[in-house]
Amino acid sequence: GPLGELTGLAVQRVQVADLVAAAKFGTTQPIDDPVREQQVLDGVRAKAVELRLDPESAARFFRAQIEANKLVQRGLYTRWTEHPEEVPHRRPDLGTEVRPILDRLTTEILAELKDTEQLRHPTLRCEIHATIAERSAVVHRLDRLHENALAEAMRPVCS
Ligand SMILES: O=C(O)C(=O)C[C@]1(C(=O)O)C=C[C@@H](O)C=C1
Repeated sequence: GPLGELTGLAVQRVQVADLVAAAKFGTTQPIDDPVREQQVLDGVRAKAVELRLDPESAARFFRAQIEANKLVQRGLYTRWTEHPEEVPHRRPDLGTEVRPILDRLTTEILAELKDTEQLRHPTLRCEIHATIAERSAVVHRLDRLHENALAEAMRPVCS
């Protein structure tokens, strides 16, 4: 449906949270990084203006993406603390490896926000398409943690 691509990108973003968690777990780098969040949101507002999207609405959507990302990170920290054998063996580098993936997704998500602008109003039509898109996201075989995070990420889609 019309929100399928946007939802697919939100799925990818909650999946990249696994890499973020793997980069930080067992280091002193905290899950919450307010400076980075501000950078992400400032970048989003600037690119939204270029795309002639409402910057505050775009920032609201990305605040939900960030909250969803942190839900996954916290869930994985709990899982890995209880089951140390599940801790990933390789620690990816946050700055050179993981954040560039998030930055690419930011660009792609903004383009999809623009492409779906006409649909994304607080209407039943939008809610129906959001529900359809979330239900077809099951092909990504998300576990409960990532499914809950996706629901959080998609909450502001029909703004
Ligand atoms: O880049 C990080 O360090 C992340 O944890 C990712 C992310 C995000 O979703 O963009 C989430 C939480 C942090 O507070 C900052 C950014």
